Amino acid sequence: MTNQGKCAVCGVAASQKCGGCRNVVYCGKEHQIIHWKKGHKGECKCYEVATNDTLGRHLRATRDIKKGEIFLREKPFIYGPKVASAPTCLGCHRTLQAPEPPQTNFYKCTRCSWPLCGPQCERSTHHIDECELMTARKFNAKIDYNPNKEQTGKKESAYCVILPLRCILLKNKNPEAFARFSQLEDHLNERKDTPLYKILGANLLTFIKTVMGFSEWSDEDVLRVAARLDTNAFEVRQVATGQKLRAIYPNAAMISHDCVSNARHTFDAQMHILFIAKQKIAKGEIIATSYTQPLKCTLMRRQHLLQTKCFECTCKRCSDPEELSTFAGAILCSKCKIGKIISTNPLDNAALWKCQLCPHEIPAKQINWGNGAMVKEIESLNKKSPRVFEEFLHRYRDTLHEKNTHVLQVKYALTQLYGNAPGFQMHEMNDAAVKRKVELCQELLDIADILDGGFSIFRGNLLLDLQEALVVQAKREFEQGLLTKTNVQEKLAEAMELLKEAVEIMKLEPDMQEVLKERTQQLANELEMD
Ligand SMILES: C[S@@+](CC[C@H](N)C(=O)[O-])C[C@H]1O[C@@H](n2cnc3c(N)ncnc32)[C@H](O)[C@@H]1O
Repeated sequence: MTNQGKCAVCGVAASQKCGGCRNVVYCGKEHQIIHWKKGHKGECKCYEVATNDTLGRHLRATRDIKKGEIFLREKPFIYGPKVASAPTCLGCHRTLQAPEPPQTNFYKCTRCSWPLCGPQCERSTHHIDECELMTARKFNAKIDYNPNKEQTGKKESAYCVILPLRCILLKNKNPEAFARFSQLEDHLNERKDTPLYKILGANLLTFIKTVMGFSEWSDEDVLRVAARLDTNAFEVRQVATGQKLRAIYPNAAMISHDCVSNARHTFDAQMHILFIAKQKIAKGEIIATSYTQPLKCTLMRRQHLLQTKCFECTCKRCSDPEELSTFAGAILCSKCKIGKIISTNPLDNAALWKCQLCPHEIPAKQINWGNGAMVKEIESLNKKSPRVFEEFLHRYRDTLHEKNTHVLQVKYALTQLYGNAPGFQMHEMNDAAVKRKVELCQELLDIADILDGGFSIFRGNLLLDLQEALVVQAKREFEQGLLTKTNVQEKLAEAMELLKEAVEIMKLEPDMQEVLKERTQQLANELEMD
């Protein structure tokens, strides 16, 4: 620990705090650089790993973290294709393109036959060790170009062995890294009897133990590698290619879940994970992200978390039958017509559901079935037609609470459809449709403030949509003589404020930069116009 108030290098009285951890001070830039190189780089963090009975290991803030601040940046420890993946180059991890005639198949590695971009990827550091082993074991991959499959985006399950193999190879290649990987939680006991692990058992065990020759590895240890990946890996969308991969980030893997999270992540072009504070996180507070979707109701979130991450969430939102007054799980009572039916114990997925006003009860099984049916129905809706989404809301207006999860999902879809769907581009929409878009965005922003507030992507998208609709609305109302020039300028300035906030929230999202730039330019032009 360095003396507060004294330069960490020379010990003279100093006040320039390190911007990262704010834990040490320097007399000047030079000594800050020296200290960084001497090892502060490894210890400069604004969080620590803590442990408790509910969460296991988790991260806690060691100083106040500002809203919007990037507080963790980490490079991937190991990565590879997802369990089922479209044909992917194992050297550079790009999705493989259709072969150019006269070729009829993908370029194949001359040694192990896995499809690659070309000869330049054969010696990639990612591929070389697995290639050498597969070649020595005379294994030949059999993934061929199939125009029908590529057109339908069909995934190959053969890729499920690659990332586990890369982890297993670490044991000899880099024992220290393997030891670090082995410290991650796995939940193998909970996973091993699931149908997925039964299939994995058949495929992965045969590949690793028999085909690759790791016969000294026990079945448990091989499956534990897969289980560690399932518990801790992040899905990464590569910025340059859009390709989705799986990667382990050991520090980020310590971040626990909360259904109302104070942090979220994104990735940069070098595949670093960046964690951003969605809200101010006070010193000592648990840093939490969401492993599931905030718009899902408690029953659906808890089932999803149990299935994928093997724990029963008991957070504040999950413990509240009213879901922080949003009633995201509630349905309307068919008996008294005015009460809301909610769970009698949200921490027990099998608990009875009851009307808040009359004695009407519904078993959890039926609520579950209803949720499943709604999800299927929404999936089947024509994604290009706002009308069918509005019809859904109308159809269930007496069944689902106005903030029920399915209603929220459909309303969110409508905010995206109005302004983008064929026949519903902003300039094509009538005034009523523009007004509807404004109202939906405002309603969902209120929900976001409770369930997914601050610097969330959900809020960023809603702010962008809202500002776009407000600009169109203001211009039309001015043209119709409903607004004075001053009024319209005020409205445009209001839209600019929303846009500025969206830009701040989305500034690290590479896909959004063009749209944000365009919108800002457009709105600045409107504001300048007389
Ligand atoms: C990515 S790991 C997080 C680090 C982990 N706690 C550890 O000690 O290695 C995910 C696991 O952490 C635990 N976890 C995270 N958030 C939790 C929560 N809100 N309630 C209970 N367990 C949680 C679960 O066991 C989950 O499968």
